[in-house]
Amino acid sequence: MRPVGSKYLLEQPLGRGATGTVWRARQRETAGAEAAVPGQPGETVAIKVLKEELANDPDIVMRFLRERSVLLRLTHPNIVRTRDLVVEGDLLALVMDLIDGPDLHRYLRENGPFTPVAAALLTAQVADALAASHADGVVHRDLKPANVLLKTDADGQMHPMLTDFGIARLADSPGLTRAHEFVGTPSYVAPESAEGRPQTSAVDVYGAGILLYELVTGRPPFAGGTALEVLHRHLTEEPRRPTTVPEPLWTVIERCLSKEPGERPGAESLARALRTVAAGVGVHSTPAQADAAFGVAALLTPDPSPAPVPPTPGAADPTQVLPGNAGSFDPNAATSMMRGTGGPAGAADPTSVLPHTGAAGAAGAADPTSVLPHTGAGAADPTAVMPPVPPRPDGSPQPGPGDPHPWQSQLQAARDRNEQTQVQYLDPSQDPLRRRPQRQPQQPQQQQYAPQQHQQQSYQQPHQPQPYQPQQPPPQQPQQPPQQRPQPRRQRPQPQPQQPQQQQYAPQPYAPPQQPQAPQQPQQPQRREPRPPRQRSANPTRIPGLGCLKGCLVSLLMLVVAGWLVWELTPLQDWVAQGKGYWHAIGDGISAVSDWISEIGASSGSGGGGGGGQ
Ligand SMILES: Nc1ncnc2c1ncn2[C@@H]1O[C@H](COP(=O)(O)OP(=O)(O)OP(=O)(O)O)[C@@H](O)[C@H]1O
Repeated sequence: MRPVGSKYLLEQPLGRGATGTVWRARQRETAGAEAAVPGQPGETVAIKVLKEELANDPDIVMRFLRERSVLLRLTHPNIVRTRDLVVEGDLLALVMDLIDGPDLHRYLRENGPFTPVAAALLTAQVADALAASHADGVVHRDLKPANVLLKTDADGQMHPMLTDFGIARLADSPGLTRAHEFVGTPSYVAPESAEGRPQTSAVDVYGAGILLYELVTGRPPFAGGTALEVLHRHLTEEPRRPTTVPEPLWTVIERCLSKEPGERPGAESLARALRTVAAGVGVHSTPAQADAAFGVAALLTPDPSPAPVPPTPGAADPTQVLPGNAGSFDPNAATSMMRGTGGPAGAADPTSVLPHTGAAGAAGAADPTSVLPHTGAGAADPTAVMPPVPPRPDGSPQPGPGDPHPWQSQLQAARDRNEQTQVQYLDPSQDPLRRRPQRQPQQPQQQQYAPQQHQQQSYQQPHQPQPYQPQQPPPQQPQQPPQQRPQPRRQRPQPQPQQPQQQQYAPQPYAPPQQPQAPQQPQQPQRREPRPPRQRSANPTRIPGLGCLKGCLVSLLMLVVAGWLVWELTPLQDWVAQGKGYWHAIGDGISAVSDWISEIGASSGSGGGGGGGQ
């Protein structure tokens, strides 16, 4: 157990964030008069021990002491009370009330989303805490589920307790820039913070909107992908209403997430609106309550005098780097933070830190509001989520205020690449998805072409054996290698009018591959190659005269059958039994037939004469 000052004893770590580690601790003796809460010996508290790099920075220590009064006076039923601040040697610690409950991030992960009513009521209490702190001129700037602890009171009710107030104010000290770090949490950063614009208490309302969205859906609206992508979505994307969110609640979320800070409600009106919504969307709501909920937009009034985030002396001006930023630079901007930009930005990201890449230290102070690395020497660049921009080889200056910023250019390049992928024309004869490659009997002449063809042609060759015969090269063949060569990745697709077969396919990029193409493409049959003759036998060995032998056998079989029929169906058997010769039997047969005919004639003549006599 490690002592903190003379009054506290660290017992067990509760968790670790980007700015420090929180410990369960015990009070050894009553704190002095400088503490907001003296406490009693034996009492359990929570102590956040700030990271050594913060504690070693004189700027931060000074700020820590200056903020003491602000931190210690913040008292509200939904704010974790800061009881004491300890500065001792290389140790900087905040002594807080211990909250015996999970934080909201963990709770969400373990229990899933809240119902709309519960989410609205919980966020209303968070908004109460924000309203109180804003009234006191304190902006949290790092509102996220991990900073909301859930305290269960005696009657089993859960209350959200907002913590980490003031940490943002410490973290965005110019001292941090010396540590080559920025602060921010991508999924919860307000657009103005990400852009380095001036910030007010409206950033907390934006954070409350994200939190509310996450409570009802289980995830923040702009999450997934890299930190850069998440930030870009905050700036450009409108959130979509999930089907599970009732319309009045969505009205509130949408207003909180306005890109324009002035259109967001004040924290106080937000709390009121959320309670109205909770009353009106529940199963026991009266018609009047439901009507009030549907009219919630009228309650969402902006804060007439939002608390400004005070500037930090010595910070750089991001407006020098970010085009269109005419306002004054506020170095106290966001507290957010990510570790690097390569990995996906998760909702649970701690208040992490982006490494600086430019010579920010030389500038004296960078923009702590920035979630992005610096791009140039000297000026802090809040837009730089992208890797640093190296000095130009030709020595030309870095982009000026009117130029697109490097990360914008890189985004555009990424878009271009995607665009190219989407519209790239592809000759169906080369499309491996449309035509499966077949094994081809050895065609020595193809080998002459193989080294010259692009890999895609390996799918084409089996289906077009003839064009590769050296004696008869197809007329279009010389044109194909240029179009089949891999295009440079950043190059936009070029129209190729001299290749009619590509144009044919351009209007039908989404045609199902199995659809017959011939009717729409009259030239297609010309390109189709004759199929190899089918082999009826699995044994391809040919026996000379085998066809003739087969004919003989069939004829023989027919003769046998015919003989058998004659034997069975004619009096031949009798004749043979009587020992008659062939001609004799024929003569007998003829005489038998003539007798039979004359008999018939006689009987018909006598019958007719008898009739005439009567
Ligand atoms: N007063 C407290 N009582 C009990 N537990 C606490 C208290 N304050 C913080 N914790 C716990 O300590 C853990 C770390 O807190 P911390 O504020 O350092 O983390 P974080 O908010 O995730 O990170 P950061 O704020 O640096 O981005 C949290 O998971 C939280 O549950």
